[in-house]
Amino acid sequence: MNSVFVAIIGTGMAGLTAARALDKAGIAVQLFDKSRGSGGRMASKRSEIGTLDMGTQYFTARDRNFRTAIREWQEQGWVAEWKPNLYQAREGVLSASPDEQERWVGIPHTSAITRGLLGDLPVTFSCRITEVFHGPTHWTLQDASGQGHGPFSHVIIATPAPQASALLAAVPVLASTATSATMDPVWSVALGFEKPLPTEVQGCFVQDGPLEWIERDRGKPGRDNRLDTWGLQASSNWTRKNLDLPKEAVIEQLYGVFAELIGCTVPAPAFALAHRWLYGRPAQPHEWGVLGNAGLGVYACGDWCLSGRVEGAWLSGSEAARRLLVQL
Ligand SMILES: Cc1cc2nc3c(=O)[nH]c(=O)nc-3n(C[C@H](O)[C@H](O)[C@H](O)COP(=O)(O)OP(=O)(O)OC[C@H]3O[C@@H](n4cnc5c(N)ncnc54)[C@H](O)[C@@H]3O)c2cc1C
Ligand SMILES: NC(=O)c1ccc[n+]([C@@H]2O[C@H](COP(=O)([O-])OP(=O)(O)OC[C@H]3O[C@@H](n4cnc5c(N)ncnc54)[C@H](O)[C@@H]3O)[C@@H](O)[C@H]2O)c1
Repeated sequence: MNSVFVAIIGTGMAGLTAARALDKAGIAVQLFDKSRGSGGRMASKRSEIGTLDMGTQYFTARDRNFRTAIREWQEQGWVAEWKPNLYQAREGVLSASPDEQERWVGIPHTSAITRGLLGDLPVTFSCRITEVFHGPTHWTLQDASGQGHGPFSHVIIATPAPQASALLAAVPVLASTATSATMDPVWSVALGFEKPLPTEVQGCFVQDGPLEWIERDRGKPGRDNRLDTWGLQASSNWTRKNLDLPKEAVIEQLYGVFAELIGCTVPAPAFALAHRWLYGRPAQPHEWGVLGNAGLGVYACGDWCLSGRVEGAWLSGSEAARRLLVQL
């Protein structure tokens, strides 16, 4: 097989960024994702009160090229700047904490960005890849139902590190590096209130305790404000200790912490939802950029190769595509 045909496993920010860059260079790609839709940790969840962002809620940009990409997304109408009234909470004390940091959100939801990036690229959803084989001349993938996919000249694995290490079995050195990148779980809760809570807080960094970040959907550009919806993210420590708690108990406990912290009367929520991210964030940042074996034509990318943020995923996916293209 001489033609270039690249399999990309994962349609989060890293996989989609690699796919877009290769497609732009005229390379044929085929994306796969185990989920029913694209976005990974940037996917938004449909609910009875509308679409909710249970993963990424905003992101920042420090890299020059990433900032250029964001300007393009802004022109496409996928993102807008978010300027929240920021607070912080330390030892239970809430205080205003304004800053000059530029922060971006997807409009009307985070998933607008990854849906926009996916566009009409070829993708197979609900397809969990379980094995990645290298034959004498090409790569073949196998999914959980036993079906084969291929042949492909190259493979880009753009999944969280624990899933990548299993798929990198054909390249043990890369697999063992991916295994060393542990990822922390995160419980995420959405609460919807009939009446707006009497507070100016729109975002709050919590320095200690079970919660880490609190934010209000109201005030974000392009949001549906039927209910006053809040997003709560638990710390990794609290999540690890409460990993198998039933969702109702997670909601009850985090609602209690939120009500105590937010500094106003908080009625019972009209709506509540909890989501557990098993691979929420890398336990620590790395400077790998991408893992790869150019001779074999296999690369692994994702936020865990860099900063553990949307920007890190974008940079890692871009680097995977760049490394692949220079080898052709
Ligand atoms: C609760 C939460 C809040 C966050 N908040 C922020 C924030 O405020 N700002 C910020 O910058 N970042 C934030 N992040 C981090 C950010 O979401 C990630 O850094 C980024 O989305 C990672 O993108 P990725 O492409 O590397 O991985 P992912 O988004 O995880 O994409 C991987 C994809 O691979 C698919 N996949 C996995 N295994 C397989 C398989 N075997 N076969 C097929 N498909 C597979 C998955 O379904 C998924 O779609 C947050 C994350 C969480 C969980
Ligand atoms: N829950 C998850 O799974 C997950 C995963 C990745 C990133 N994140 C979060 O996403 C956010 C993105 O990070 P970033 O570097 O792009 O954004 P950022 O610059 O807004 O925040 C980075 C960190 O700096 C501190 N900080 C920033 N502004 C502050 C202020 N005004 N007052 C007090 N503290 C402030 C906070 O501790 C914050 O976590 C962070 O909050 C990070 O914790 C969450």
